[in-house]
Amino acid sequence: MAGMRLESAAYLPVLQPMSFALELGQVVGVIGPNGAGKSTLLRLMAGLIAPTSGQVVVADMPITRQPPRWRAQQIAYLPQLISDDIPFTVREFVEMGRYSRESAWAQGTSRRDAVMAAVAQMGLDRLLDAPLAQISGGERQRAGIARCLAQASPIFLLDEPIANLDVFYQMDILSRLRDLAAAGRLIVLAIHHLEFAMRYCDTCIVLDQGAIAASGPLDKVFHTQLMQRVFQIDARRFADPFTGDPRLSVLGCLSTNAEEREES
Ligand SMILES: Nc1ncnc2c1ncn2[C@@H]1O[C@H](COP(=O)(O)OP(=O)(O)OP(=O)(O)O)[C@@H](O)[C@H]1O
Repeated sequence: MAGMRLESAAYLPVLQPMSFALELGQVVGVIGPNGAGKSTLLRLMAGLIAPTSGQVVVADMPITRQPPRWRAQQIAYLPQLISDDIPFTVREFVEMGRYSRESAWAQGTSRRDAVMAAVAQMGLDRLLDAPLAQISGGERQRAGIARCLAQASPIFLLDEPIANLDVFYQMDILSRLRDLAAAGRLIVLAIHHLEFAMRYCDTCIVLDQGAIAASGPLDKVFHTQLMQRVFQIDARRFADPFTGDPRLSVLGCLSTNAEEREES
């Protein structure tokens, strides 16, 4: 299987037609201001919404014509928010990731092993039998990532996977996602943290008002003019004094207030 491609795929009026191909074995960041269309793009790529024109192709198949089970075998999707009124424990929720691979009633060791490994990687062992309603927002988010890990699909589409996490888990999870990419998976994540996007992604897609403003390697994306135009921030790249790696310093906002930013 050779990753995923969009062929003039649009979801009007939110997303303009866009085409790109993403190979397995990389971490791709989707960045852009609030309302730019990041979540909509991920939902389109996951086959949760159908394009109004064009198509999303995985393994040479247009995904909206495939059954949900096939899509789940190809793609693990993490939504932006996991509701706190889902009446399941962490274990039951993570087990759902296995349903595309085995019957919901199967009780084999492969399911138990996959669930336990995923839960351990997310540091949730002690919360295994806790109801999702009684754990914190960050713990629930880690449970959602554990479910994706248990699902073991070659493509992960993650909508702001680090949004509610403390800095340890932000870096821990981004490192694990890098390891998954190194092992041959395609990881696509929406992310607001530009510094971490630059640090952990191989390439980025920059969305602005439902269209791709830039995409490709990090030096093509994280440059001062694009940051000004898309985010209305004054951002400069610099070499980390400790490691020498490229970093981003956000010096300030260009718009004096949010209303001005909305109008521009
Ligand atoms: N179901 C929908 N119908 C119509 N418009 C929608 C729908 N869902 C989202 N939108 C609009 O589409 C635009 C993009 O929304 P989306 O949630 O994809 O943005 P985003 O980049 O993920 O934003 P954020 O960073 O705030 O999460 C927004 O203007 C939003 O109001």
